[in-house]
Amino acid sequence: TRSTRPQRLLNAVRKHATRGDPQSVISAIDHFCRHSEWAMNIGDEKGSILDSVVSELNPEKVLELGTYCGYSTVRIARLLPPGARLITLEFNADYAAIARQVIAWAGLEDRVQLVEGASEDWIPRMKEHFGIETFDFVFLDHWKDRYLPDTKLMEDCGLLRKGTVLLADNVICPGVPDYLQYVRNSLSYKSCYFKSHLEYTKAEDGLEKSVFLG
Ligand SMILES: O=C(NCCCCc1cc2ccncc2s1)c1cc(-c2ccc(F)cc2)cc(O)c1O
Ligand SMILES: [Mg+2]
Repeated sequence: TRSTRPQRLLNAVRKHATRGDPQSVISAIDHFCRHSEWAMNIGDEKGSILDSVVSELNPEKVLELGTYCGYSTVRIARLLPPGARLITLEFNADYAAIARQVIAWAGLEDRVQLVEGASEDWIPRMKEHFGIETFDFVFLDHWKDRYLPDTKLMEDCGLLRKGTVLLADNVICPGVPDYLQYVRNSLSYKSCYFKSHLEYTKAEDGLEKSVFLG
């Protein structure tokens, strides 16, 4: 049977990246997506914005919604101190299988926990199942119509604290209008927009950074 795009992306990582070197994994995926096949990773331009937000925050407890092939997982985990934890949720079992291998190739499996399943099922179980009190940083990059309901669910489950930072991908393309309206008008958030481009293209996209005020 024909290989899938995630499998071809993993092959490119194995061929061009050095085991245990996260930066080489990031570069190999960006090269593959620019020169071989577009894929929905956050990419290098928006990825640099993600890096600066994570580096400034130095989070201990991180939640990523939407793993895909693990590109942003590697970008975030490589900046975390060894004691920090990143829980990443992926709905698609095939993507999850590839992501596990990409994360392992980068040598970051010790600080990443990849969980297969739907955000709406797992968010209510974070506390009892993972012993998580609250998250310091949440990266939203999953179904665009789940950003808002899952943000409200995280609030209701007490997973956000004063100062928790939410960073949302694709707020322009594909777009998350209901989520944007909420975080920009709610008195519980301080929100700002980082203008950028859709990964590997000239189309406009951007990231919305929203600080929960409690
Ligand atoms: O759909 C996107 N990303 C979500 C994939 C959904 C995977 C899920 C993970 C998960 C975990 C837990 N619960 C439920 C879910 S559902 C996405 C799409 C584009 C795009 C942009 C222009 C295009 F022309 C075509 C695609 C760009 C992007 O950066 C994206 O992130
Ligand atoms: Mg995205």
